[in-house]
Amino acid sequence: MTKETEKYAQLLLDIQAVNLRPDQPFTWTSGLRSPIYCDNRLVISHPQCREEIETGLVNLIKTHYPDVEVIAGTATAGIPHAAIIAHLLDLPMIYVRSQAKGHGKQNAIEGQLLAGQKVVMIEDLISTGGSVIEAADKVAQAGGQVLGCLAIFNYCLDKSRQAFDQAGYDLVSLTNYEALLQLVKQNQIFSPDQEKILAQWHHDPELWSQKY
Ligand SMILES: O=P(O)(O)OC[C@H]1O[C@H](OP(=O)(O)OP(=O)(O)O)[C@H](O)[C@@H]1O
Ligand SMILES: O=C(O)c1cc(=O)[nH]c(=O)[nH]1
Repeated sequence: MTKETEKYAQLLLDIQAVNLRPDQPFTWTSGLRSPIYCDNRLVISHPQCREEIETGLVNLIKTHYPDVEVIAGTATAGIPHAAIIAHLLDLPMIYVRSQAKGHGKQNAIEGQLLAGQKVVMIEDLISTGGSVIEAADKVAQAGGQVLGCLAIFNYCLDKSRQAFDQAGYDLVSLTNYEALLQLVKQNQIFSPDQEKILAQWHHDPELWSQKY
């Protein structure tokens, strides 16, 4: 855990984005069942937290992807962050739908993407990585050059590591599960039993999921 990852994990705790419900697990978009759910959609409702997060994301882009030409939001939760970042960097923005529209222009990508443009994907959170990888694939198929993916929070599951390795996309995040867990322990936010459940879950989320 670094000072930076700790700072952003604390911000998510401060706005109560982190929910723990071991007795009534959450169902994730991947279908996995989980005792934890981090609702980063709340960030947009808290101006001070929002400003710190968007500034952090902009700084990561300047460090890791200085050549970026287009900021791409992943629908839906990545879109507001992509919009703010694109505005702060004075860059074009696009967003990628999880499914192409069934009417109108039937677009999967909204906004203008020119062939060869260098794109950074913005996602609010990485669980399995499936959503942002699928969106990045759509951008690549449309002729964009994906420099990498940027997220606020990453659970750092083996499954997502393997998925990013296989897809060949770079991934950078502001904060992650390790930093969050460290703060939770330090501040005794959850009970020892709850911490144990989290440890079991993170060790093998698929096995944990099958049991519930
Ligand atoms: O890494 P993954 O396994 O793909 O999971 C993470 C994705 O799940 C959530 O989106 P959700 O599907 O709930 O839709 P939303 O963005 O429209 O809220 C989240 O915002 C990420 O996009
Ligand atoms: O995988 C998901 O669907 C997911 C997990 C999580 O913690 N937060 C979220 O918004 N989505």
